[in-house]
Amino acid sequence: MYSELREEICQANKKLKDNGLVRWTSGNVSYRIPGINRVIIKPSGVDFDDLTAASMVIVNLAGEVIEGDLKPSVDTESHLYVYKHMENIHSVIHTHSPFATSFAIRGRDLPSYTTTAANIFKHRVPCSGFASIGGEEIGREIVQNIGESPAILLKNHGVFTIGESIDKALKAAVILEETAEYAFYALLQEPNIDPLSSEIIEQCNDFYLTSYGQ
Ligand SMILES: O=C(CO)[C@@H](O)[C@H](O)COP(=O)(O)O
Repeated sequence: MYSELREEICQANKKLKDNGLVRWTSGNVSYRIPGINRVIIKPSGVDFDDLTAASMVIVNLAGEVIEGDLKPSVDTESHLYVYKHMENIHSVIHTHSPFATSFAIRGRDLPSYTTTAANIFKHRVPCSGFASIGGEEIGREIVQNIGESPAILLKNHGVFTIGESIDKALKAAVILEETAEYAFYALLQEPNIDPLSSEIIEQCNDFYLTSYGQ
């Protein structure tokens, strides 16, 4: 069942690698099917090049495998925690993108220094506390700390993004890495840079939400 959606989630997972956001088998994409409590997620520890629509795993919100021969991602319970606590969210993405993860290691929020960051993340990308892998602890950190940003840095680990659609969660993951790269180089040149003012951030975000794109 859901062969088209399985293909879509499979391709979204491959895009993590195509965009340089993950290496080896790190990271994952999931999607909650609208109207029913079923989530499609990457299988655990499978090379991105070997992922197929058929290898995607479908689970219910209790984490039971409904369809699929492989074990779901180790982060499944945390993805499910997000879906159970954020009704409008239909996609959760995890990456270890390098520049963003370097800020996650530092353990502090990443303020918005560029107009693009303000468009997507508003004031900052928050950083969570440390969370263990394998249960819902990461999910709890996401829900408690993500605020109005679609992305969060997970302390000493990597990145999670969320969205009403896969495209929105993916875009947040790609733009976060771009933002972190530029901030990294700017902070090397000058460690004391003021982030954008609240006024400019609000202007950028309003303009982006009302006028950008088709
Ligand atoms: O960092 C972690 C664990 O949270 C993951 O990104 C794994 O590296 C990928 O796990 P699978 O999704 O393949 O189980």
